[in-house]
Amino acid sequence: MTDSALCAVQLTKRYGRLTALDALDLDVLPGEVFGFLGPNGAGKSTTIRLLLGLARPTAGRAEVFGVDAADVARAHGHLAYVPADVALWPQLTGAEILHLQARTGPGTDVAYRDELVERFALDVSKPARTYSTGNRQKVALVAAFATRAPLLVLDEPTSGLDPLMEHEFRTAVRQARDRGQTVFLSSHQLAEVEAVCDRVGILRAGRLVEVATISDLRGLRRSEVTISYTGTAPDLTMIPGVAAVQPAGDGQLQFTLTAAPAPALRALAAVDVTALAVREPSLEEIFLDYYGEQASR
Ligand SMILES: Nc1ncnc2c1ncn2[C@@H]1O[C@H](COP(=O)(O)OP(=O)(O)OP(=O)(O)O)[C@@H](O)[C@H]1O
Repeated sequence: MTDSALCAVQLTKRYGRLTALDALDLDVLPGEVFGFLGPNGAGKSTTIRLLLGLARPTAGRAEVFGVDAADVARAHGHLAYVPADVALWPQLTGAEILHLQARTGPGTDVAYRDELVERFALDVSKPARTYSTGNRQKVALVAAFATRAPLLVLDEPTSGLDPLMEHEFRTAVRQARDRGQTVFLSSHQLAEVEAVCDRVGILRAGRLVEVATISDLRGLRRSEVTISYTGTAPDLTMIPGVAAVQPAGDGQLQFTLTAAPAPALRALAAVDVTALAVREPSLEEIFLDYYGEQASR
């Protein structure tokens, strides 16, 4: 257990009759970027609060680099944390807050912090009470990324960032990994997780449905095709890579393409196709469909 950056054993949290987290077993290895993905209310923030010793588990336990999460003073010496709702001292400026956090946290690379302030286009001269949600998030991210803490725990850190800043965020995560830091990133954006993570855990209704590598994830890609035709319907049975063929109204057919399209196109060439639409479902849809089915078996 002490080899893990983060470790949960049968970690459980109940709020009255609601089981927010159900017997989570999880190991995050030192140096990996681990994505923690799940829809709203799945239990991501609850898990993070338990891993950080900020909430008490109903059952099970959690460790940070071998230190019991309940021993907050020691465990937090190993990590920097960006909460989902960043609260800052309202009267202090961004610069003052960053200065204060550098003095109290587990060590800060000041030159890198100043570089991040530039890259995130953060005006640190203003008091925090004037900051938007995104700017508060930026202050917390800059403070966390600039530490040399071996573990960064980021709870939906990009929900208030625009696409340009999202790009900077991804670069900063890669730089953290290159320095050997471990990143635990909670998100409901599969594209973000896909872009920066090595492995992903999927949480659904408090249960860890699966832990997969990003290449496993990419193997689940598929396309949804809808065609319109006149005359005879094309026969798509037994065509390699074609699944879930179903009529979609008058003179329309829908199917799923899970492999190269050539065999399907040859079959379609035999009839009078008047329109063809291809939709790429989001990876999130695919992933949750797939693992949802697995989980209910
Ligand atoms: N203090 C609390 N008291 C009662 N129920 C709670 C409490 N905190 C969380 N819950 C419930 O536990 C479940 C998991 O919530 P949690 O905030 O962990 O989900 P999440 O995956 O982080 O969601 P989101 O993406 O919306 O932040 C939800 O049903 C939530 O309503």
